[in-house]
Amino acid sequence: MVESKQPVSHGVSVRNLWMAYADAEERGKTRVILEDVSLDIAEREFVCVLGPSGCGKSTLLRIVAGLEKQSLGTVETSSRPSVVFQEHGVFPWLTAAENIAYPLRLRGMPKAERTDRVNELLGMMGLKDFASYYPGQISGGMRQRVSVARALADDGGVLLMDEPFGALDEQTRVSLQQELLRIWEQTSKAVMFITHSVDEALTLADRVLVMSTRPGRIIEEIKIPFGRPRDILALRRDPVYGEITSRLWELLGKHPQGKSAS
Ligand SMILES: Nc1ncnc2c1ncn2[C@@H]1O[C@H](COP(=O)(O)OP(=O)(O)OP(=O)(O)O)[C@@H](O)[C@H]1O
Repeated sequence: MVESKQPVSHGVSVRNLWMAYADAEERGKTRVILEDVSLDIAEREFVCVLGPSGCGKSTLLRIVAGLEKQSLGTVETSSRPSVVFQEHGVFPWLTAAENIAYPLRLRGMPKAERTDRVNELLGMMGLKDFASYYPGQISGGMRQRVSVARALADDGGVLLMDEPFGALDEQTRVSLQQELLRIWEQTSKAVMFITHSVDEALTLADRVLVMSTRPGRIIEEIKIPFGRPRDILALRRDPVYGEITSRLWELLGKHPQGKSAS
């Protein structure tokens, strides 16, 4: 085993990462989930990891987050990453404002400063009127807003997101993507965003890393040439958008066992 967490001056650096689990069907055997994965994410860079279901995207994210230990390889991050999951990412016993304040309290930020920062984030995420609501009293889209706001409140330079908008309806998803980009553009965070949606990857990313089915490997890296801020409608009319979409589908199509990307 190689030591997992070491600081890099910025962003994320993964080198020759392998992950194997004990095989549930054959005792004594292991199953390789991630095979020799290497990637870098620079400060201010937004990288989407795109791949079919079960290819190991979440496993990769959990390892980078320090929530799981890899079998082999190294992971370095410039700071302790903040993580947004698809669901269950907020504390149900805390209000929206208290959830967002949580990382600030952990950091020991004084109360007055904390209140200002929380109010600012509530405003940015359109949650001002819901500050004192508990997660059970607000919609799924609003809960994800709280989860994203909490991750953004964390001052660290690395943000990891595991299909954070996957469970939302299309309209809410598109609006949260736009809000995330707007806020992220004002920070210098390195973002690793897991998705199985081609459109989502093209809307958000500076670079897309495409993974194969199990064992998950990075089979292609595609730079997304669109500037920022991005206008979703203009983007979809751009012939280059169509070309990259076809290329990504082609890559995903080589792996028919995966669930279809959208
Ligand atoms: N703790 C574990 N023990 C054994 N196998 C595991 C464990 N965690 C994940 N796996 C297996 O690793 C593989 C990859 O799972 P993972 O959740 O990383 O895929 P994914 O690409 O994120 O899938 P999805 O897009 O469906 O969320 C799956 O076959 C899963 O069953």
